[in-house]
Amino acid sequence: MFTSTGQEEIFLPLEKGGESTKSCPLDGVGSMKSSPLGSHSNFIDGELLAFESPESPSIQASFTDVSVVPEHEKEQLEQTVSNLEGEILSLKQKLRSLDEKRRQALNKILDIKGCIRVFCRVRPFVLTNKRRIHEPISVESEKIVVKSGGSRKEFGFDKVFPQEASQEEVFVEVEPILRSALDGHNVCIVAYGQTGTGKTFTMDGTGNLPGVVPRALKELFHQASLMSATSFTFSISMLEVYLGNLRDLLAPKPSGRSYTVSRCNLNIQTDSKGSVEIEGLTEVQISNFTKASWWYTKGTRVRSTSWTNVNEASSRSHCLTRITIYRLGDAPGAKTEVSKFWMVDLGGSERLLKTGATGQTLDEGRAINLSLSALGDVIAALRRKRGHVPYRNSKLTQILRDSLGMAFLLLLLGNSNESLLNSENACDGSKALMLVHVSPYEEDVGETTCSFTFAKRARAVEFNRELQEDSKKLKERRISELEEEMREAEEECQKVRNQMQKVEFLLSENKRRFITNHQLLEDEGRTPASPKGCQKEDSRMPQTSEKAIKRRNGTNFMPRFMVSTVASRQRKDAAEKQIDDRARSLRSVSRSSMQISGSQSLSYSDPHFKAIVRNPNKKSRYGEANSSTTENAKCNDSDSKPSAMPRAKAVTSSDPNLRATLGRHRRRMSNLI
Ligand SMILES: Nc1ncnc2c1ncn2[C@@H]1O[C@H](COP(=O)(O)OP(=O)(O)OP(=O)(O)O)[C@@H](O)[C@H]1O
Repeated sequence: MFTSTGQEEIFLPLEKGGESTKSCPLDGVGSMKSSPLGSHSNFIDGELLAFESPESPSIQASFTDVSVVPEHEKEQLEQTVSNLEGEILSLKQKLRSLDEKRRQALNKILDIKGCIRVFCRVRPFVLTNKRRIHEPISVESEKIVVKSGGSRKEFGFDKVFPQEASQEEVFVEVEPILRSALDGHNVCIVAYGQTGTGKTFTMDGTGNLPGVVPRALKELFHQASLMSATSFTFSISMLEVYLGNLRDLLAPKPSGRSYTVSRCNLNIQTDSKGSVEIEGLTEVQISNFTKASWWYTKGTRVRSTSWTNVNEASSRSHCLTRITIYRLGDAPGAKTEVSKFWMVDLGGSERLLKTGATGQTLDEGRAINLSLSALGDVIAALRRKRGHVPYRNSKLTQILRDSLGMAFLLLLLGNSNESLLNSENACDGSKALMLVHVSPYEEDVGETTCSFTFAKRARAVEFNRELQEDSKKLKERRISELEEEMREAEEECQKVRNQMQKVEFLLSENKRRFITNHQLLEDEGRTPASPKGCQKEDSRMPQTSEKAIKRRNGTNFMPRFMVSTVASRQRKDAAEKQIDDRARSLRSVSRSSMQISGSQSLSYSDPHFKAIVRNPNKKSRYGEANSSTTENAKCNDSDSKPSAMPRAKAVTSSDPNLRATLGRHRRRMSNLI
């Protein structure tokens, strides 16, 4: 697997001309130092110099080391790159499985907690002329008791936020559903409640006290940056349901100069799978939190608000913010998953007499109430498992059909409480969170009771919400187990990400070195294309390098073409053997004619020959060192003057010149023996 992918990756930068190699090829041998990052990495002096700047004078220095790239080092480097790439692949695999483990644990937690969760937030008292004599509601962590006119009613919630609850506390509870959106589920957060109870405050917040939407936007980008195995793209769309029509809050003005509301009426399309799309809705890609909040602020400014008796800036519409999440994992053949994350600030339910609305504001109030009651009807139909769910009665319910509606629907497809605790994917789909807002005032107790009844209906869509004590404990234990699993998986993920960063750094270092060496090998065969200024040097590269290296390294330096090769060593061994044989035969048949063949010219003045003749069995004194000397001599000879005869040619005693030489040898040798 590595070979194919590895090679592609390795050679890709070469095609680019490599900013690094473009300047000048580098030394593969230079002095190697251990990298401070670990044993895998070595730094090459020349390489470091050359990467400083392509124009720097140091390039020439590194350029001179070019011609020496030991083969074993190249292989070692190749092996290191291969190992590191393999390590990255296995780390990625590990990251994917840990992420999957975390996703599953989170999904199970949300399933056990409920695909539709209903929270309640009680707004604080503020200085108004409303009476604060009796507080009609008393708050417990998951329960609210409403006392009014001698009656007492209890309403259960998944979580109750008392008056003093901060924006942060609310967001902490919202966060898991947001992560679920990042994991690929359709998610919907809806703020519901009487007018003036703090829906916009919870969702939008203020400059100092940002609400759910700005916090969610920030968290989305933060979480996405941590999930390195997956790449995310986000886009934002905003619309309002105003007087029963849809308005695109981010639509550009026809002139294209600024973005203001295009008072158009958008159409809703539902495909065969039940997926909802809004025709022509502006979708702006957001690459970071700053851009996201800029667009969000733009949209909210355009939203319709008016003054009423109850709220100075009452929202006269339902505002829907949609974040579309495009998610692409790094698994081979992975496809982009798309999920929708809706954040909805509903218009407040209102008693029209109380708000004192007239004219347009009255119509707006009526429209809001109508669509809220359509939402109530949808929930009621889902609860009663009716075949027909009246989504089409309002634009609001049509839009939320595949988010809010699907969450309800999935629950209705037969998940008993038991299966919620045990199954892997009890509700593998949409999650919905309803934040019900109520007023603490006694005179609002009627609306408060209405809101609670609405919330109860929504909550009752989930089966067996009111659990027995032992089932509750079982559920809590399972949730804490899963939370522990999730925490462990996250910690492991972090460790793997850290490890991967280190390995990726080492890989890039080694790849760079490999590419440099690869370039060097290529340079042996052809002159590389050089940037301006290096062109002249390049064409003369071998000579220049050789001279410079000789200058720098003195006599010990041996250019590559002078280093013995396997073939030359074999020739040398064969020649030595022949010389041995000849010497033996010279001693035994001293005066007979002789025939010398091989690549060595034979001269009695040659110390090698003398030694062999004196001691034919002892050859080690001239062993290795001598071989290179012979090679050197041969090279020098060939460099200085062309050889008188081809080396392979047999020298026989029939050659008159040689006969004379051999005759002299024989005479001298007979004197010696
Ligand atoms: N928890 C809170 N803490 C402090 N101030 C709050 C809180 N909730 C609401 N408020 C304040 O109460 C006022 C009304 O709140 P907001 O506009 O959010 O109500 P709303 O439910 O959105 O009303 P409408 O349905 O009419 O739009 C605002 O001035 C808001 O700042």
